[in-house]
Amino acid sequence: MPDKQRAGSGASVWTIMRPVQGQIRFAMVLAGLAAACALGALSVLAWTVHALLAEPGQWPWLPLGLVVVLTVLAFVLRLSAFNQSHYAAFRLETLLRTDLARHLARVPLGFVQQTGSGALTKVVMDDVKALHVFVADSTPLYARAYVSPVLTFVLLWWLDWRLALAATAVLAVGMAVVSLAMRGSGEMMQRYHAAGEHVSKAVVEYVQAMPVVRTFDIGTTTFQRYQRALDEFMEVVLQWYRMAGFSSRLSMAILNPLPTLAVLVWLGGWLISRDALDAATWLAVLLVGTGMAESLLPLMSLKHLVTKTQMSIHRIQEVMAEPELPVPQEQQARTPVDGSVCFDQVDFRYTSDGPLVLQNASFKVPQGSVTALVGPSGAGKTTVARLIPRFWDVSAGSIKVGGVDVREMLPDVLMQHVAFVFQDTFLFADTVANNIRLGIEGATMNEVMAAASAAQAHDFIERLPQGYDTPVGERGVFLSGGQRQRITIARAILQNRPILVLDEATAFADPENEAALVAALSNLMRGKTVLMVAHRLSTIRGSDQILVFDQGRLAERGRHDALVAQGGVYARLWNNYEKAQDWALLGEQA
Ligand SMILES: Nc1ncnc2c1ncn2[C@@H]1O[C@H](COP(=O)(O)OP(=O)(O)OP(=O)(O)O)[C@@H](O)[C@H]1O
Repeated sequence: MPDKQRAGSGASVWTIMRPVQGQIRFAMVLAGLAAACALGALSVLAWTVHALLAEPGQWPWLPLGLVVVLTVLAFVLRLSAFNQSHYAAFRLETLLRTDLARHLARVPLGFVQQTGSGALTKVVMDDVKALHVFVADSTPLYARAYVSPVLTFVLLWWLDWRLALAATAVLAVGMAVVSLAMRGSGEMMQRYHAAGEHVSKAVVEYVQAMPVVRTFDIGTTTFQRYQRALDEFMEVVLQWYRMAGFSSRLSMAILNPLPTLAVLVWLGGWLISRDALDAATWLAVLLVGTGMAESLLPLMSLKHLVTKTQMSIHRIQEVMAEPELPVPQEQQARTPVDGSVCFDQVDFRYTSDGPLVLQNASFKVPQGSVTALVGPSGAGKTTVARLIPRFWDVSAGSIKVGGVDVREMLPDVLMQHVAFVFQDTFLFADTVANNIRLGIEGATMNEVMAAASAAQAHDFIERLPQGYDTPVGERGVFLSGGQRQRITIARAILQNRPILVLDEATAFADPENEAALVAALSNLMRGKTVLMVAHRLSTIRGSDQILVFDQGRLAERGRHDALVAQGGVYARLWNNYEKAQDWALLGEQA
């Protein structure tokens, strides 16, 4: 955690709770009152004993009744405090999750993609949960840990200032020793949590990469990384345990009632022997004063909890601090006038200090035409495709859809005009039909089926156990890559948006699937403005325009034949492609 964060962290715990501050304060007041009542019960108990001693045959009904009332009140107040803090925690949890979800819907999609779903899920689920636990359980304890010792001290002072000072002195020495023993524990806690995170990341990587791991490196490299993270964690845990164990045993030894009791007994006895104290006051001091040490103990465990919660808050705030994509005012927003796409002197870098990934890219895709983006790996093709839906905003220049800068239209208007079919298809844990009609809730079953037929998906969907009502995704049926792709194509066909951005699928091993996919794509592309990132050059020979990217620059543009004749980058790519086809053929003949 950066120093800046650590310095301001005390404040940040309370800042993030601002929406439920009132309720938390109320819970803390109730907890403080509960502590006061508990203390009051002890004082009245002393009074009761005193009255009993003064008149042994008489039951002091009034003080006895008061003890019962105060004890019950303390109990009820403490319960209500926890009730309130739990309500506040649930409200805060819901508010934070809603805010995070809303914010994630407005930050650049690129941030979501780059951060990764695992890390974002952890923030939205685990870190918000950690905050819930803190608010629910710790805020009332906080109030008690501060109110009890202070009130006890005031009461003791009122009873006898000498004994009050003696009890406080014992505690002050105890606290000083404990603080000395706990020096550096904050840093140790941070190391402990950092090592814990390291292990969870290594586990996620190990599990997620299992198919690759088992095929390529027999698991050794990734496993070693996992093992190293575990060893490091173990080392930190042992160190932390030794340190925390020692300091917690020490605080229990010192902050327990016995040392205070011993001092109060000795000093009280001595004062009584000199007639400087009466027995009833001494008794009251003994009853009240011994609890003072114990009431400080929660402060120690709360310190650990605060450190842990601060780390969660830091991660939540990091996500919330990601700037949202600027969106125009509704009155000033504009609407595309046709289905064209235009890049005007676009520069783009992923990070403010990173290299230019696109430089001065200018091109126009007229309505209803097909444009293919080709170029060597890393040339910037996918980046061009992802800038259109504003995964990120350009660093310089502009991108126009239908003659309007994408930054000047409302996000849903942009979405209504552009459909995307990317390689990493995502299906929701819902039925096949609902996956197809995603975003168009009103679509009838006939429309869904027509879209599926055009996407060459109808036949295999019909063969699924419950046809269109078969659940897919998590705990649903397993679909092949080609089948999943065709479902997303059916979705795009149903959406019927004028502009289509395609990241062409890399070869699917099964030729039958590939033929179906090509047919599905050509149905999807009919009549649309198409921008297609092409990996297999065979599919783009008929394109109206081929844009050849090389190292972030638009190196060549034109139709297939002209580009081949030109003898430049495209001609080289084409030659290589043809050679590869020949090798494949030779391989098949052998
Ligand atoms: N999220 C990212 N953050 C930083 N740099 C990135 C990111 N994505 C891509 N790049 C870089 O931008 C450059 C262009 O990448 P891009 O994916 O657009 O190339 P491409 O032409 O689509 O490549 P391929 O054909 O291999 O998919 C590359 O140098 C790549 O390393």
